[in-house]
Amino acid sequence: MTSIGSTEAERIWIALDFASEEEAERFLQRWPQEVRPAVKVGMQLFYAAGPRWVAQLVQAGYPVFLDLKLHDIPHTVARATESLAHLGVRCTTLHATGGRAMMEAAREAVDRASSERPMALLAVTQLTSTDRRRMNSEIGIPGSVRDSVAKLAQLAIQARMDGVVCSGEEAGWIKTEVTTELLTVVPGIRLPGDDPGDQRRVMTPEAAWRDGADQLVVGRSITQASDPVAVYQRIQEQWIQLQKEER
Ligand SMILES: O=C(O)c1cc(=O)[nH]c(=O)n1[C@@H]1O[C@H](COP(=O)(O)O)[C@@H](O)[C@H]1O
Repeated sequence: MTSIGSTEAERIWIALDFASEEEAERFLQRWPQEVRPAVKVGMQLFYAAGPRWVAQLVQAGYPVFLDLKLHDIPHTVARATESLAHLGVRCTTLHATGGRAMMEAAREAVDRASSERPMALLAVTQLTSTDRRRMNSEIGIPGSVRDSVAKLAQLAIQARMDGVVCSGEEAGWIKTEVTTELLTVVPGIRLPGDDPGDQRRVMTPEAAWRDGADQLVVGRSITQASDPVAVYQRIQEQWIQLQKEER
């Protein structure tokens, strides 16, 4: 398996949910030149800017999380993973609901690529935009969101995934009740007073860390702020403060 989260920067992934590479680059230029925050490139930007631009971002020294949420037959996911493995990104995502064989196929593809720093695989459990009502009545999965997340996390362990993406409501619980083996990566992060928008299972950065999240994904709370760097630094400072409290 792969170890990610080895640098402090990777405690906070900024979701670069922008329409073009120009917009993303303009945003990143707001940071001091020597600073390379950890960034997440999702579908919107990847489809617009393409893999070469992602590789350039890696070359420029940014830790990159490529979030493409793969979900297809095992063969297709294995081939897609192969294509991504050489980009130098730290991690990518696939939907755990794609099943064990699909995740194992991705695992084997990463193992075969045998790069110096293998790309970590994160299994997305239940999206943070999903709540119990939606999960039960629209998607047809019975029980609580936690039950479903636990089941998918167990599947992720069996398929040798490096971590899971879940909400702050499940991160700590996974550690105590399911496994300590999986890295927990938590989106659905909002600062107090922020609009949740389409997110349903939301938490503040501080609460998510206190509850056991290893890494956070923060999009609009940073990207839509009038001073994104200040918001990012404030979240970083909260992490540093929590570390001091724990010592
Ligand atoms: O895999 C993800 O990153 C992800 C999983 C999930 O369950 N929920 C979720 O919001 N995300 C991503 O995290 C980011 C959240 O963005 P904001 O809601 O703007 O902070 C987006 O890029 C989503 O695609």
